[in-house]
Amino acid sequence: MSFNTFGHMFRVTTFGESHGVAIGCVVDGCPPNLRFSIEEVQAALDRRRPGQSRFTTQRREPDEVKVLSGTLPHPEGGLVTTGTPIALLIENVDQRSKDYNDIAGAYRPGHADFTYDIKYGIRDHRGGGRSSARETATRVAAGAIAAKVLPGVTVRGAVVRIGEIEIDRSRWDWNEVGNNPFFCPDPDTVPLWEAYLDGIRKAGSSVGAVVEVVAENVPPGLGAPLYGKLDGDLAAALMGINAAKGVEIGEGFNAARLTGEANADEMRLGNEGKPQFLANHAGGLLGGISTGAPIVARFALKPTSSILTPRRTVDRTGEETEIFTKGRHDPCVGIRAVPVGEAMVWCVLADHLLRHRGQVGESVHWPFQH
Ligand SMILES: C=C(O[C@@H]1CC(C(=O)O)=C[C@@H](OP(=O)(O)O)[C@H]1O)C(=O)O
Repeated sequence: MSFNTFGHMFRVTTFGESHGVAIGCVVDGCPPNLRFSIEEVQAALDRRRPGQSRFTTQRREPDEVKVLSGTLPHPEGGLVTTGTPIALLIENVDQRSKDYNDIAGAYRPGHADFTYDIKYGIRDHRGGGRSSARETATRVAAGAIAAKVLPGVTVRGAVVRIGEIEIDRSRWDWNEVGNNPFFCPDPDTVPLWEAYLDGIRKAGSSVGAVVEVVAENVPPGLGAPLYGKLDGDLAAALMGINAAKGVEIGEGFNAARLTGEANADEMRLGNEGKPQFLANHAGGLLGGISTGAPIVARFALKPTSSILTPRRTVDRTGEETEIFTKGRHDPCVGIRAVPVGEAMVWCVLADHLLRHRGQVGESVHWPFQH
């Protein structure tokens, strides 16, 4: 059995394998009368698309999206949602499955090959099947629709670490993120990553990364404690991205090193008489509920497990052997995970906004009324 749907009110079901005919998703529960354009969905997909620099896979996929259902043409242009399931389809056009013939019967160390085999007794070895990063394109398409549920909200991501090299946060500039092939917010780190990743790439190796996603202008009050906490759902969504191995919110694991004083986000009354936080160690979430401060989430991605260096492994017949992977692989799959992380955050926020609307009475109960 497998599970391919996430969300409660805003639900996304994805399908497809890296080397199958197509990948896609069905977005169900999207409210009616939201306007969007195919170009907007395509623009989101284009940020994740493979083959755009020497630092990502050289597989050539146009990732051209088709909207099959759930919309009507809007009289003033673009599309409008009808409240019925929105099916989005992306064809696979550049599969090279023979690259995987040699590893069909053995397990890439660090890859899901082994667990898919022990769970299902059968696996699509071509490009990793459904455990491939290719599946993440469908999430990006869904995220572009989810964004329409949240007007006024901004969700932006950046790579903050590649392997041993971390950015200098004092130089963080969101405008730089689109100016380099790494989604890097620190211009001075770009040449360091270039040289570092060229070395990794030429060695046929790979390296991990950390991606940070920041959501601003998120309405306070989203999240459904105790088992529908917003941070819990964000963590599950980000951890559900193929290759993700860790998630943290706000200070995250660093909170364990702080004192209560250092971690306290002190409060004052803001301009409109509403409470305002003087810091954001909490990453915009307290008790699993959004505070209105920016939501800050980070997730770590492992190094791509398909590498050219031979590794010791076992095969399906129970023999010990060695394995290396041909094919066109990302030296750092974390780079293209930025739009994917953003999309997952959009989907979770859309889901929680719709869930919050189910609450009777005032949507937020401000403690102070001036
Ligand atoms: C095609 C994409 O990424 C792929 C992710 C991937 C993997 O094993 O994760 C392996 C490579 O593909 P192939 O199976 O053809 O060797 C990447 O190109 C994509 O993200 O669109």
